[in-house]
Amino acid sequence: MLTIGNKTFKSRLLLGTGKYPSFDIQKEAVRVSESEILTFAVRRMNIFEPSQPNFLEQLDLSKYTLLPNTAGAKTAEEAVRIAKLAKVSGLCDMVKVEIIGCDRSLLPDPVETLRATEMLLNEGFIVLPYTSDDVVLARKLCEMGAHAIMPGASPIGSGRGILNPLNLSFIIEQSTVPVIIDAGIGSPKDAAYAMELGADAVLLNTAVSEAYDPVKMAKAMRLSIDAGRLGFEAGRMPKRDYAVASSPMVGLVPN
Ligand SMILES: CC(=O)[C@@H](O)[C@H](O)COP(=O)(O)O
Repeated sequence: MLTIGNKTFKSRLLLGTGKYPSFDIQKEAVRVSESEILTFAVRRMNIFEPSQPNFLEQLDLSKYTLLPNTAGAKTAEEAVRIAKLAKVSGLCDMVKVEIIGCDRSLLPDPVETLRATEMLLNEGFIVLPYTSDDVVLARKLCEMGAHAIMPGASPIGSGRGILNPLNLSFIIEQSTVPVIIDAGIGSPKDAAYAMELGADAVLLNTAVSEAYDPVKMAKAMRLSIDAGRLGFEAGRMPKRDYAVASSPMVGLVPN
């Protein structure tokens, strides 16, 4: 089970809700993913515009935990304002802090992320900051009381997979809260790798929404996350420099 704050989930796949070819495909992809947490950009969702189409209307909201994110914010103050908007709309008291510090790489601003996390924790939110794979920053977010940390695998929407497995494994090793690998996952192999590193969960969007068949890819991601988690729990064999015969040598008939 995955526990974030006071909530517990069976699924370790968090799904983003942007860029799907249609609401119907999105709904089916969400269903087969078996994801229980859906994230969306508050600024891109028409939550206060009843006349505008809205993906949330397509869902049985009793089945999902919504994780609003603060995409579009450039400062801690903007992120807090967006989080409060989501809260007053009654959507959720959980928030993913997403403060972009570089328009080209879409990498997060570490200083503003740290500030926003502190401010939102003081306001009583369940806070999940999206961060770079910086080991020290991740530790500081943890110590501050973030309810989960979300280091990126690679830039958002790049599909380049896990660029720095060593940093991610340091983050995972030292974290006292769930580590959710977020952004840049391109294929089921990347998702399984994240879980084999010991991540608690994976958040992804583009790999599914931009797949040729998003529904099939959503299922593939679910299966790979389950497989990666099982592999992690099972404990992999040691890597060796030299071959070792697979058949036992004991009791071998002499030549
Ligand atoms: C939807 C969301 O929150 C994204 O900002 C997230 O980081 C996913 O990134 P990918 O689209 O690269 O999976």
